[in-house]
Amino acid sequence: MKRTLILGDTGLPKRSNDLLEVSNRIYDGKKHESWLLAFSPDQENLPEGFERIILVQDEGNICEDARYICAIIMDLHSTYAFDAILIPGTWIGRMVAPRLAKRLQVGLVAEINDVKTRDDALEFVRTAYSGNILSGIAITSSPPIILSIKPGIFTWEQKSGVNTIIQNYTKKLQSPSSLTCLKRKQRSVSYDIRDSKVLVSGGGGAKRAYPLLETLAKALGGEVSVSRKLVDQGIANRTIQVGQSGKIVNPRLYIAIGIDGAIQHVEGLRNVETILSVNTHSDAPICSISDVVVVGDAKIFIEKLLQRIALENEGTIHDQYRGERK
Ligand SMILES: Cc1cc2nc3c(=O)[nH]c(=O)nc-3n(C[C@H](O)[C@H](O)[C@H](O)COP(=O)(O)OP(=O)(O)OC[C@H]3O[C@@H](n4cnc5c(N)ncnc54)[C@H](O)[C@@H]3O)c2cc1C
Repeated sequence: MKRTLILGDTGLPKRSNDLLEVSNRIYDGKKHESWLLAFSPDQENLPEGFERIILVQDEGNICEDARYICAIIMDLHSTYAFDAILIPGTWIGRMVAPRLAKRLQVGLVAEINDVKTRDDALEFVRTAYSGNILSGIAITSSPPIILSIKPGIFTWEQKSGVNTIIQNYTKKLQSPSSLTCLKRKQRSVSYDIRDSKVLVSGGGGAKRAYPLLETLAKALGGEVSVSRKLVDQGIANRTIQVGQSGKIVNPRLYIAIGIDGAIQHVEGLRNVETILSVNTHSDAPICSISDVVVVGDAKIFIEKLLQRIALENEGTIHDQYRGERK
């Protein structure tokens, strides 16, 4: 039986099972097992759908040490010989995947966003040349297949219950890392935009209005995200950047304020139900993919909308979007 190991998403553990969809596509209906390597002492909130979860007690921030994670995966692989190892394309995953491929002397297909079958061979699709083309890559090396997967692309839909075996990983490996964690700093952004149902997103044209984005997001029951422009200018934190080098998001409502709509930004929008864009230029690329376009100034738009929300019966506007996804 084919066996896949999936490295858990430490930032958003409940999204770890999205990678089950990749495993299902690789084995295309053939019988296989998917195992999860999770760094969490919280047994109550473990993701579903895995045949086995290997639980590592995260003492001393192991889940943020790529070398340690690699050493654990290598150890598990020497016992269980996985056919595929799937790594989420998070900041830590991006450090783990190439290290692992090097140690196992196999190829790595990084940041895939699709799995296809062509002439009976598997093909992994990823973007190239700053998102301008899609390239299909076939793996010819012997197993395991190692892939890192762009977060937010695949969604797993539970079909039938799976009985999960929980196994504690108790081995104390000698630390392969020369790094020591001296102090842990609290993240300045407490939410993950991949989980947001309403995003108020600011770009280069919303610089002047940036402080108002949060007020609007709160009024609509959502969170703030940004384009890379505001991150590069040091105005916003990289953790809330949408796009190719940021995060892929799938809110029900995405309000793009002063965002031009470069391909690298739009690549971060998946399954968004409604896009509303506000731009001084009606020919900005974002307008052509928007459901509603407001031509005008970012700050004036936000101020007027906030006034309108204040006048509306509380909740009328955002209840429409806050409900659970269908
Ligand atoms: C390898 C690579 C990876 C990248 N990854 C990302 C990524 O992950 N995410 C990302 O966002 N970008 C990414 N970029 C950058 C991307 O190419 C664009 O440069 C960036 O998205 C532009 O941001 P912007 O649209 O906010 O700003 P701008 O290009 O400056 O556009 C500003 C927009 O606001 C409008 N505007 C101006 N003034 C106002 C106003 N007062 N009111 C309303 N509208 C106004 C303008 O008409 C314009 O449409 C990447 C680039 C490369 C090369």
